Amino acid sequence: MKQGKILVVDDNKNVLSALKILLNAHFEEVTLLSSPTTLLAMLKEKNPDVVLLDMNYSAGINTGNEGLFWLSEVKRVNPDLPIVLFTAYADIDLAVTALKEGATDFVVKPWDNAKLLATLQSALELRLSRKEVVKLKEKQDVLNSQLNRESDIYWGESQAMRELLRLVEKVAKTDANVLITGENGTGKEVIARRIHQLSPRANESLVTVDMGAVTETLFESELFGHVKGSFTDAHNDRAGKIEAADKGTLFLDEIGNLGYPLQAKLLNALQSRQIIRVGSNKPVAVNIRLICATNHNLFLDVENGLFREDLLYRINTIQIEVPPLRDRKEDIPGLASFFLHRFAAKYNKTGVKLSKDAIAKMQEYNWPGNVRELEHTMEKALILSDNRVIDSSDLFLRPQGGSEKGKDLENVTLEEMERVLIERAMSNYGSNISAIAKELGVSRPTLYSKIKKYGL
Ligand SMILES: Nc1ncnc2c1ncn2[C@@H]1O[C@H](COP(=O)(O)OP(=O)(O)OP(=O)(O)O)[C@@H](O)[C@H]1O
Repeated sequence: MKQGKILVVDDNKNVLSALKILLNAHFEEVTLLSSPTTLLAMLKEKNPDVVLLDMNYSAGINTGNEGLFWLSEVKRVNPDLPIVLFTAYADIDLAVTALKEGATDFVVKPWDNAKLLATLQSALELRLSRKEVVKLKEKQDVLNSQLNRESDIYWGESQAMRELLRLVEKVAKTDANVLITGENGTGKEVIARRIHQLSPRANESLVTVDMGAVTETLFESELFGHVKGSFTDAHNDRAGKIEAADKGTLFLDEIGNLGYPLQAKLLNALQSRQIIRVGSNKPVAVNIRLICATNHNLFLDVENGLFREDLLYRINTIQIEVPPLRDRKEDIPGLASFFLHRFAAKYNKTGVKLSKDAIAKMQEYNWPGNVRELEHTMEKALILSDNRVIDSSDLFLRPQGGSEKGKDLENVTLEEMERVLIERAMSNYGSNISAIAKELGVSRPTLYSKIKKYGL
């Protein structure tokens, strides 16, 4: 399939008609313009992917200044649009000036068809990859603006969280690599977003990659991007997440899940500060700030040969350990009422309060799912309670005798285990039945019948 829109600007009618035949055979759309005076209007109308621009338009003048002028005009209105210059003779100084001014490449007349096509094709590839980066950035920015609001965080009263906030504020100002560790649901991602928000890169993208969700085969393409045809499904050029994070922050969540062979590839990119798209041989320089998170003890993983020591030292310039909720019980009442207010607004149930007994029970509970579990507990209690005061019986906290987490498996029936697994998934995903079913590897109807069976 032909792709790419080319706009040709040249005052020589013979050149235009020759190019019309040649380029039409290779590109999706070709527009010809015999004078640059309407060039800017034409950019708006046709939205081309590449402009092929002649350097001289006035008879007898071949300084190339007109071409340079129109080059700067196009750059002014569309800085990302690749422009290939067409010069009547090989004037190296002029070509160098044009490249400095932002031209992508130049072709000398009389031209060689194959060379001209190759030059336009690589300018088109550049355009498509820039578009891809912009698209990825836009997507991330929407996500960031939804998730980045200061009011989405409750820092807490505990000494541990106050110290953590101070550390976050200090670290955010620097470009240091940060490793955030802690159990599931403690708020590692929330903290990564806050660091980005407080950093000098806040106006650039925060790009998140969940390493737990990236399969080994997709890893390289997801992170480094690929060029068209580099593997069966590579139908187009695609920028990777590292490129999309250029000038911004790259957040690698669940870094401990990254397979050993892939760790070397990541390390290499971090050390050289450049990436090479799969199937390409052109390195692309990237400027990123790296934040990683994990619930693993990576030092232990290093000892057991599961994680590369050199990668660990590259990513953990600063380590932030987020304590589990059971170790900062003073934060529980504040967090609970923070979530209660949030959900009260969402479900139109303002004025609902927590009883003293409910708060006491929450402080006794050990919160294996940490803040995420507390958040879902509040949501569920608010939805299910018909009263203005939420009591301890409305919380449906899991029984803790020996705690399901560490319960001796030999004394547990299959049904008990099933119930615990469903409950655990429910505390992670709240009322999102599809996500719970996916996590447990069962269909939605099966899950519904089990929820009914266990009265969950
Ligand atoms: N300090 C906090 N203030 C408000 N909400 C919080 C806070 N900490 C965590 N949460 C909420 O708890 C949930 C889990 O947080 P987050 O995803 O950041 O945890 P995590 O440690 O990255 O979890 P995982 O390891 O499972 O990916 C999210 O919905 C988040 O909004």
